[in-house]
Amino acid sequence: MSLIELVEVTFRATTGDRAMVLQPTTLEVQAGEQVAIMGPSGAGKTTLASIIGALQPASGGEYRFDGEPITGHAPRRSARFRATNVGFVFQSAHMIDERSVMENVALGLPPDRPRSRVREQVGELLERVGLAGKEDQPAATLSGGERQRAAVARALIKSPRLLIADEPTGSLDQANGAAVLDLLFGLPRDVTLLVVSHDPRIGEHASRVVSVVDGRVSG
Ligand SMILES: Nc1ncnc2c1ncn2[C@@H]1O[C@H](COP(=O)(O)OP(=O)(O)OP(=O)(O)O)[C@@H](O)[C@H]1O
Repeated sequence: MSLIELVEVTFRATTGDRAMVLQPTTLEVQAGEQVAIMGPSGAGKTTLASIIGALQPASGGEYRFDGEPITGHAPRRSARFRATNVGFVFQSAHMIDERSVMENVALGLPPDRPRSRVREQVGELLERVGLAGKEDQPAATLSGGERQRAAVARALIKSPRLLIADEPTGSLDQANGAAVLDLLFGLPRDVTLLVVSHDPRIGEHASRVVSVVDGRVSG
């Protein structure tokens, strides 16, 4: 069974002319795939990713995650779905500057998860993202590349089944961007990966490229 299954999913603009932002989209993603979502600016990449991440509901069609229907969930149910299953990384790391790196990473844990091993878990994740020993530093002291790697750790702490990264290298220079891509695409395959980008380097890492052009999804 596919982890992600979209059947004729659409998205209409919620303002103005209610134009079709996402044309009917049928897409399956298997667990463990590492998918790059590529296409020009304004094509609908973020819209597609945000429907898959249940950040916003589709206007039509059906979305199933691991066989469970996601379409039509009330906002609180979508929030629970996200908290349990989906880690997010955005263009900006969204760290709370005055809090420690450890506190920032621990914020990724859903409220109902046990906190007994948090320090140990954060330590392990920081090591994995190349930030070992930085637990107690304020996030403000991290460089741009380090902040984004801490954001990856924060997204991973709940052991999500799906990690969605939307333009994760968009604010980084070449070297730091390459390091973040290596980190994401080097993750164990128990995390299914969707990375939105118009950075052509990303196609070299991904196991599959999905293209979005003018709201039409292919691949
Ligand atoms: N809720 C909405 N209401 C109106 N228009 C919307 C809505 N959501 C997205 N759009 C429009 O749909 C188009 C696609 O947006 P989207 O953010 O998905 O593109 P993108 O491919 O991620 O672009 P970029 O690479 O520039 O981030 C844009 O023109 C955007 O303004």
